[in-house]
Amino acid sequence: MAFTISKPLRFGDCDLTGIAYHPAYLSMLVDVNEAMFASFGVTWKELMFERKMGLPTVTMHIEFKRPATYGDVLDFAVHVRKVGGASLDLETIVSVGEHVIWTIQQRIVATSLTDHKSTRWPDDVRAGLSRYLEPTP
Ligand SMILES: CC(C)(COP(=O)(O)OP(=O)(O)OC[C@H]1O[C@@H](n2cnc3c(N)ncnc32)[C@H](O)[C@@H]1OP(=O)(O)O)[C@@H](O)C(=O)NCCC(=O)NCCSC(=O)c1cc(O)c2ccccc2c1O
Repeated sequence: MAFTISKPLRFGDCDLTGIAYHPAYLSMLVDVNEAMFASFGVTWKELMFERKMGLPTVTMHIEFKRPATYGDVLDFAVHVRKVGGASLDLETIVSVGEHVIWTIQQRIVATSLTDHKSTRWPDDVRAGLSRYLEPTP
């Protein structure tokens, strides 16, 4: 099962012609990633400020397939493809209605904010992520 959430494309997310501006997409993606963790009861605020963990992205592969415009509602479907020792592979498919607008394959790595090295996913986070685990078909 994918984690799903919808977000409207606002005026400030678009260029002067009303077409989505791609850095705004990445900013929305961060909000979506944060919401996915919150959905299983682990907030980024807790991870960062109490457990002293970072969640940097190390790789991204993005494809933009169709333009989206001001006022469109973007439907995000986040598929957890793999939970490694410290890595997390996500594939997110973003649609407007029946049309796929953009897709991203992303790797996040859990790190310690003490030494900025990788650290294993805690068991509760691993269990939460596994709710959305769908290995690549
Ligand atoms: C992230 C690093 C510290 C990893 O280096 P390290 O040497 O500690 O990693 P390991 O060799 O132990 O590997 C662990 C694990 O990760 C996989 N991996 C590591 N690097 C890569 C890579 N380049 N490509 C693919 N995979 C990689 C490796 O295969 C292992 O997988 P396992 O499955 O075996 O676990 C170091 O690479 C680093 O510091 N990179 C820079 C990251 C960065 O600057 N990103 C961009 C901006 S930061 C950012 O986006 C961000 C940071 C935060 O702290 C956030 C915190 C909270 C929310 C959001 C944040 C955020 O968006």
